[in-house]
Amino acid sequence: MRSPLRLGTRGSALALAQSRMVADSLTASCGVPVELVRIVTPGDRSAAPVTQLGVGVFVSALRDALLADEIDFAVHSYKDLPTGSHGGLHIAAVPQREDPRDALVARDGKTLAELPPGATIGTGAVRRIAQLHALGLQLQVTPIRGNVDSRIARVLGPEADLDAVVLARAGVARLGRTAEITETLDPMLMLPAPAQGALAVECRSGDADLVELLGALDHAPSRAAVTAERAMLATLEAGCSAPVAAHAELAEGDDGDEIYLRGAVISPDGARAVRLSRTGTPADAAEIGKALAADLLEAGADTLMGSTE
Ligand SMILES: NCc1[nH]cc(CCC(=O)O)c1CC(=O)O
Repeated sequence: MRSPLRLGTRGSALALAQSRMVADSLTASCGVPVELVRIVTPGDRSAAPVTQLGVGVFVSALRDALLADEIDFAVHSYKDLPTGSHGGLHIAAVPQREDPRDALVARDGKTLAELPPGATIGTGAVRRIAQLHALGLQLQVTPIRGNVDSRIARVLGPEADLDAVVLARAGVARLGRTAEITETLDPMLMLPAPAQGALAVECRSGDADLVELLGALDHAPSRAAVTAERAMLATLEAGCSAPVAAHAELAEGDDGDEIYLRGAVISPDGARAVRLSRTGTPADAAEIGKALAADLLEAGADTLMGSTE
């Protein structure tokens, strides 16, 4: 039996929960012992807003540790990964995805429709802010940041200062707090971020034994869905900087599995949006994503950035 595999993880409650889940399923399926190695990232040390630190701050410290052979593998929230591939590293598994939808945590058990005009609603992502504005509910949308627990505390904690927050259902679920969700938002109202709810299990591409071992955790339908959503995002990034949302569903068709990909680009003020969809086979997931991005650009997605009030 090989010595314990070193799984690098951030110290946040969500990162630890995700890393432990993957470690446990690896031990259960392959009998391999795994030890968690805590990696402190510049993002954890800094008080600056994530937007000022740039994309992927939480990811790069883990990747540096992988390339320096300080750890053997890492578990990322897939939606936090930059779209470009990373030299020397390989995503060996996409485990079965959690519910990708966004969730509302509101005071007094309220749903979105039950919040009164003027109610304060907090969320971090420009994608969610834009879609909340697009609903025209006359809510006061407040940008917030921080980890999942501190965002829920803004509504339910002793010093609560907001009526509601919107966050990824998957993060709340992994922290065992689904009971506090007052509504899971329909993707027709709030289309999720590409790859939301999915994990990426990453190791060095040269570590062939480990690539194979970790491959046991891969869930093909989840990988296909994420591949379609991320291909759409990657293609759009070249042509458009407005908020992007995507959601792929797999269904059994007459001729085998079918993928149904929905995509949206929304102006930051929510005043304008382009929403389109495409279908195809899971084997063509990347092509479906690229084609949908081209459709969205064709329909004017690249012009949506300028329309703030
Ligand atoms: N941006 C932070 C982040 N990265 C992954 C998740 C949740 C878990 C997931 O989407 O897999 C969250 C929190 C949130 O968006 O509410």
